[in-house]
Amino acid sequence: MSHPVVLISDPLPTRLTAELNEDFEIRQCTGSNRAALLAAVPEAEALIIRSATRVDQEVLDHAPRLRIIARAGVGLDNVDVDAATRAGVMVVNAPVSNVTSVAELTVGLILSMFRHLPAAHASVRAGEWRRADFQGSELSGKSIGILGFGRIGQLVAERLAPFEVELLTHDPNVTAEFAFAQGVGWMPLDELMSTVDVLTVHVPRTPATTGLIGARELALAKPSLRVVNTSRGGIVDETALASALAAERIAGAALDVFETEPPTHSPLPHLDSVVCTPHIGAGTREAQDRAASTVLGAVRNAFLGLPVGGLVNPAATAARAATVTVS
Ligand SMILES: NC(=O)C1=CN([C@@H]2O[C@H](COP(=O)(O)OP(=O)(O)OC[C@H]3O[C@@H](n4cnc5c(N)ncnc54)[C@H](O)[C@@H]3O)[C@@H](O)[C@H]2O)C=CC1
Ligand SMILES: O=C(O)CCC(=O)C(=O)O
Repeated sequence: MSHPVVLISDPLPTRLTAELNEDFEIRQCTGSNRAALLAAVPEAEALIIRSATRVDQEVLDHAPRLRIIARAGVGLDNVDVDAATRAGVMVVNAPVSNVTSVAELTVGLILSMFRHLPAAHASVRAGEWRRADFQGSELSGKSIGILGFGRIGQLVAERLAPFEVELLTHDPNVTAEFAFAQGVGWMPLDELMSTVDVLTVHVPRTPATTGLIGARELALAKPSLRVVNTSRGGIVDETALASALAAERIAGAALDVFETEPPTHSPLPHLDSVVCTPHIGAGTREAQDRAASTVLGAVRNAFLGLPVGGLVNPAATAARAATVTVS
């Protein structure tokens, strides 16, 4: 009897995916290569992705056998969940798998900006010893604004608290009382923008959050503002950010994510006041192992008819998933 085909379209630890070999036929493709994805997906009954694979109506139209899309990570902005639900395809993610890693990277990026670590490192490597050129600022005493007080935003707050900073947040779905209980003040967005020295962004990318930080919001900022984005490109408008930085209307930015990845045509990586990383927020062994284990478990359970963890569209299950089994 043939095994269900599981298509893996982004890198996952092979020592973990191998655990499915007995009951499933594992196939790989490169999800960022659209033609390769569309060629491989028709036979797939499960599709495991990370952020580089876009799953939209076209992919679903090519995937008549598909029963589950498993996102080995948090963000679902690359999956058309409504279209999947209409097609009866379950969507799962791994919502806690990498949040610690992202929070740790965020703290690292903030310190990197305040102490010019990438430039100082490059300078020593180049044989220089320019101590006076790398005078930085202390984080102690600064105001930190956390845009989005969900899992990652709260972990960032916990990790920054020992630096003796003032912690503030804006999140329409969080009450001032909830934030206050964690030592964090709540403010409307405009007030936050005009108050903080660091704005760190931790919201999902949706139509409502795309361009949330644009020219108008940046115009409210103090000259000391440094913007950190480890959530998704496009939430901070890149054109507005580049123009505020180039005009020295704000002090700096640290970016793990970009509107287009890689950011080949963006001016931002070339500005001295910008620190960049290539979307590595979840790039730790621990986070990758957790994400893979979570979604592989979900795929196995889906085919065994067991409860599926991380399910984001329960309405899909009635249509197809209940009918499938592994041998
Ligand atoms: N750089 C990387 O490798 C990674 C990036 N991420 C990104 O981080 C994002 C956040 O992750 P989590 O904290 O786990 O999500 P979460 O769902 O726990 O928290 C998101 C928070 O944003 C808030 N929010 C929504 N709209 C808002 C608005 N207009 N203004 C202010 N707050 C708003 C929500 O109320 C929620 O509290 C993910 O959606 C993903 O895009 C996640 C993991 C890895
Ligand atoms: O999945 C990835 O490749 C990066 C992680 C991420 O951005 C997420 O989990 O939202």
